[in-house]
Amino acid sequence: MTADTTADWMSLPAAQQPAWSNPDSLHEVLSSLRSSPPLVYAAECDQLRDRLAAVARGEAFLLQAGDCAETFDGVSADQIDTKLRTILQMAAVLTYAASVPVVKVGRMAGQYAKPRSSDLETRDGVTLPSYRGDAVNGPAFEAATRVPDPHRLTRMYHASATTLNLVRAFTTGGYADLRRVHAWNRDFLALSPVGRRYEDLARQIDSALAFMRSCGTLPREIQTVEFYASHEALLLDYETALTRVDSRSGNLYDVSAHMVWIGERTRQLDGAHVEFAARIRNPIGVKLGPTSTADDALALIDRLDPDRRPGRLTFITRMGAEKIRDVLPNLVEKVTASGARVVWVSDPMHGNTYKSESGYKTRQFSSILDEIRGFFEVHRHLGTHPGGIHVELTGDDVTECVGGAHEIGDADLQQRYETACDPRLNRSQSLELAFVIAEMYGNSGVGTRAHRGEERR
Ligand SMILES: O=C[C@H](O)[C@H](O)COP(=O)(O)O
Ligand SMILES: C=C(OP(=O)(O)O)C(=O)O
Ligand SMILES: [Mn+2]
Repeated sequence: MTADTTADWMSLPAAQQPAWSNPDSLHEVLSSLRSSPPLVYAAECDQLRDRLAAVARGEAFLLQAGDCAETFDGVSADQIDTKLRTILQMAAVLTYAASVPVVKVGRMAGQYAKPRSSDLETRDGVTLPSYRGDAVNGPAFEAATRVPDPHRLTRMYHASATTLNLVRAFTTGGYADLRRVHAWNRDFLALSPVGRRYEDLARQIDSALAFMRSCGTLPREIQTVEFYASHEALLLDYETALTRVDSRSGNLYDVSAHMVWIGERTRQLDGAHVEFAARIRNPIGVKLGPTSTADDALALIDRLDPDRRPGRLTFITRMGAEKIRDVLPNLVEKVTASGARVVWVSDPMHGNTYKSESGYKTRQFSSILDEIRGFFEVHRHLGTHPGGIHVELTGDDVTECVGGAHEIGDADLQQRYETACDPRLNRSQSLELAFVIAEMYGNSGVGTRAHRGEERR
């Protein structure tokens, strides 16, 4: 940043910031990050904003997915590969079902910091600072590990760069060819207890691909994939160090990711996170929980999208299955009446978390589906566009959320409960979710304008 673009948001109150252990180290780390190369280009952020503008107009669907908390140990070819495959497999099903392009955005390559409900964690009478993501401290319940260490910000930068490098190679190097992705879906269905239920849909996709092949057309979009990176812009020290002036326009961009979002716990209108987001030009997401009011949403629009530019602002609603049908309609109505064109996305995870009898933080697959169903119902009723989903998942066969085709029960959670923070859908549950949503599209009335054959506005 230059002298005329000082990071004045840093003087505002900022929730959920770590108490860094050593100010000198922090200073050193941030100064090195300030001179490190960008992880993304401003022009790529603009391209994503254009793609999201299509979502806002009802002409595309957003799939935003990945870990609750990425970990430094998780930066391995295998884990990144299976997660990406899972997301692309979901996207293939959703593209066919929704009959519109699916914009693919990972909670990946930077999702290393977590807001917490409590600053402290107590186990067996011992109290330590809570784990706040690998960018801040370590998950092990040991006093030394839980001390916030600024050197972790450097590791976050390198872990993000390594992940993004692999993502770019995977998605543009021919490996993510749609025909191959569909073959993976075929393999999944062959092994899934609910595979038969989706046989028809898979056959229809087979036919569509065969038709394109026999026409001799092979669009570039079949062979390579546009994939974007996103994370919660939580640690303002890190995000600010990676905020740069774009030489083309003179505008500020956070070059740590294409898109960043503000969480439910940090979206205070007079806080530093909102001011920071207002100043950068990246596409911005904001989580809206069950206590959000229409006035909150309208005030956020005024601050973050004063020019009412489609694609700039995405509202990620996370109300909980029991509340979505009551809370969402008023928000959507008032926002629509204001003339703003935001992207509406459903996060069906964060409003449906509970502690199971066995003591694990978990989510019911059925509640996740129910929140998505409620989201679609509300938008169908209001004639607005259910723009996408935002989910926490992994490509591994973990046991963290209960339910799904393999009927994971409370007693199974201990088998492979590996998340660093929130319970994620495993590979099978993620793919099943995509097929269930596809089924919702098959049912009358649900979906995009293109899907319903309506004129575009
Ligand atoms: O995604 C993150 C969690 O929902 C958030 O960090 C809060 O989790 P906690 O209630 O366990 O602190
Ligand atoms: C912390 C998260 O969500 P929220 O801000 O909606 O609670 C998250 O997305 O991991
Ligand atoms: Mn989470």
